[in-house]
Amino acid sequence: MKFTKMHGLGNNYIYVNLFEETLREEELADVAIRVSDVNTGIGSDGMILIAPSEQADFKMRIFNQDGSEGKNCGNGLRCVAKFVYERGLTDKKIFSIETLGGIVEARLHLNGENRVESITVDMGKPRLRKKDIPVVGDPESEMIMEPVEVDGNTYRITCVSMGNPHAVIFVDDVETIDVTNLGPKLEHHPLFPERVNVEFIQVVSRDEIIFRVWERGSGVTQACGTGACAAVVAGILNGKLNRKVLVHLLGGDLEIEWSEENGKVYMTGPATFVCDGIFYK
Ligand SMILES: N[C@@H](CCC[C@H](N)C(=O)O)C(=O)O
Repeated sequence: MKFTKMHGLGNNYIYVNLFEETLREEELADVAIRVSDVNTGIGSDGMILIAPSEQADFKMRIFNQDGSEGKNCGNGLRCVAKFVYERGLTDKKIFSIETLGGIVEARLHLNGENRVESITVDMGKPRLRKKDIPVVGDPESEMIMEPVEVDGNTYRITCVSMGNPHAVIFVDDVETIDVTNLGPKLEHHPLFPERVNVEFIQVVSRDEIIFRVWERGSGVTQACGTGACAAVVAGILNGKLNRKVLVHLLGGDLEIEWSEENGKVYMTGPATFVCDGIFYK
């Protein structure tokens, strides 16, 4: 199977171009697990498929390291956008990408050599109702700073869906949080029937946050694009942030804006090619 490894701020996936390659539906989860293995595979946070779409210019499917299918991936969308343009699948500079979480629009920022330097993705409107995340409880209500107990400690959680589910927790100092211990306990908490991505956020100012993540199905990663969007939305809902925020992730920075005019979230950041290769299935 031909593959390309790419990363968005260190959040790295094995990309398979289904315009050229064929994978059977029943092998997708297994191939995702095997390519992700750092010892016996290639090593990655998961696998992303770039495919034709009937409703948009392209379709992206994301599989986490554990083989589960995610509904959206912010860093993956920027990488897909760079891939389709630089590998000649399109010459459009603005195009749509279908995900399981909805259709988004990517806008390329090119440098003088026609290379994609960064990408802005219109991630659509955040969803806040419990039934849309999903979170157990009154389906029409929102989960804003609700107390949740883990190991005798109480965490105030705000939940946001960016097509995929996020639980955002504001902390005084992210360095003191044991993400590896707390992350999986919240990911598998009975409140979240489809599990959840967990973000720990330190507010530096109304325009700047520090971000750490435990991703559903992949664990600690260097960055999470949908998580950064969810964190900024949660910060604004709780009166902590302005509409445009610089997010410092382990792998670098993203600019996130939640537009007051149209209610959509815009994510801007880079995408990077690592290598091409052949994986022996
Ligand atoms: N890394 C991603 C999100 C990937 C999917 C997520 N783990 C899920 O299961 O929802 C991003 O950049 O958004």
